Amino acid sequence: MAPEIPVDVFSGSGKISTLNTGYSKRAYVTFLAGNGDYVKGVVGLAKGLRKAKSAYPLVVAILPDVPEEHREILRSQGCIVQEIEPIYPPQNQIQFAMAYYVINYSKLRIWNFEEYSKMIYLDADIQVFENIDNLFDMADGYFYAVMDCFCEKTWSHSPQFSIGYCQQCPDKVTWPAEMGSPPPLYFNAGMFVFEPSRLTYENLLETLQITPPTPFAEQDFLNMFFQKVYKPIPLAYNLVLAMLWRHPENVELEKVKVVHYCAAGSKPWRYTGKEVNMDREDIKVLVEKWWDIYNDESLDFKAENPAPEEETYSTASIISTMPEPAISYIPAPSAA
Ligand SMILES: O=c1ccn([C@@H]2O[C@H](COP(=O)(O)OP(=O)(O)O)[C@@H](O)[C@H]2O)c(=O)[nH]1
Ligand SMILES: OC[C@H]1O[C@H](O[C@@H]2[C@@H](O)[C@H](O)[C@@H](O)[C@H](O)[C@@H]2O)[C@H](O)[C@@H](O)[C@H]1O
Ligand SMILES: [Mn+2]
Repeated sequence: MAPEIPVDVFSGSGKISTLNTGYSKRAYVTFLAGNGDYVKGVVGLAKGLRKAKSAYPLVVAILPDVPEEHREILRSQGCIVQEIEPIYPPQNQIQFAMAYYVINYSKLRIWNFEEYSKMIYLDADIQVFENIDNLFDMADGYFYAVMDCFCEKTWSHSPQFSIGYCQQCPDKVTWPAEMGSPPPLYFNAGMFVFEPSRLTYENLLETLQITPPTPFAEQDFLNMFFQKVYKPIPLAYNLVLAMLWRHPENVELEKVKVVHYCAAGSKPWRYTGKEVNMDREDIKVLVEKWWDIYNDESLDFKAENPAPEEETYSTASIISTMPEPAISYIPAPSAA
């Protein structure tokens, strides 16, 4: 009796598709807005994840203003391009730490990517130099991210900055009792592990509409929203570059897996070395490491390498090469 081959394992491409093991779907996700050069950041990230042999795809949540040419570049690098609608904060007079932060509220759309059970969000100015797939296995029900630093000028609006307090060194300047309790642990929103959920998504959007915007825009908002379920993860998973000169005692550069090029002047694709701290040797090395990946053509996406002839299956061909069975091959009746 000829071996019955469940015909449904053959995908349209004629290849045997990976059996859906039924594990819940996971993916990395980043955010892209505008027609500028952040698309280079996304290409670099896609290639970095490939080099780190990540088992999961990269979804790119794009605003409608991302041009078709950029969308094509991302698809050609194996990204899953998903257009989202912008989200704006309620009417406000706030002075965002950076004027363009207003577009970052649109990141909140990723909670609506319900086809995924767990995702890791990464800014486009982040590079993954070592595999971090293990983060997907952390317990559900929490929001995981790396603690931020309050020492850069971008924080000059904050009480922390005014008294020289930073959660990275809470004993250096203790929080004065007259200012109430110290601020809760605060994460950098350039990288986080989260679970998409319609309920959370709707809750986020409803809450946003009644929350006065603040200088760090969606980062502040996410810190407020997930305060009770936030769990800090090691700095190795999101090195905010300012840590190198603000808290070098907290950084073990050789253990860093993920680098976040968020310091002023550190975006690799715009790097000139002229801004403050940008002439540091460690910054130059990290920018060069980003370019090594970006320029490495061996890391470009290739549609599944065609298997050698004998391994390329199609329903018709496999039957034609099978020895004449004692009885004729009758495909199993469809279960449908
Ligand atoms: O013109 C822009 C500005 C920002 N971003 C996206 O928004 C994220 C947050 O902005 P940015 O990383 O510049 O903020 P930072 O981490 O430097 O404060 C970026 O990483 C991109 O994913 C974008 O796509 N286009
Ligand atoms: O929209 C607000 C942004 O706020 C954060 O960036 C800041 C923050 O990390 C500060 O602490 C640093 O001082 C600063 O350099 C850096 O740009 C996130 O990285 C980014 O994804 C986004 O949420
Ligand atoms: Mn960033």
